[in-house]
Amino acid sequence: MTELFAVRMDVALPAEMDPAERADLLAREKAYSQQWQRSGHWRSIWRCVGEYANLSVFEVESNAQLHDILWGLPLFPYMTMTVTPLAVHPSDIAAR
Ligand SMILES: O=C(O)C[C@H]1C=CC(=O)O1
Repeated sequence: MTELFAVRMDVALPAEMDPAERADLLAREKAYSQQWQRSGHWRSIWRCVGEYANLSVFEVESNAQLHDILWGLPLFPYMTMTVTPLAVHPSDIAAR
């Protein structure tokens, strides 16, 4: 049994961050995110237009697994997260 969550991640990197450190951080973030996307647990990621933020959907075994995935993000110290548990909508024609 798995559960779905929508997670909005707002990123705020310090303006004074060293460019090389920033590039390394973003490269590690991308690799980590893509690893979880390949696993099937990070089902989708969308850029929020005009914002340094994304809206992602996760399919996980437990709250604890989602917490561990989010906590492990290299950008975690620079992000504010909003987590919304999802349930099947009664009007969804593709209800799973
Ligand atoms: O750019 C972002 O939205 C932040 C972050 C989340 C995953 C990733 O690859 O980058």
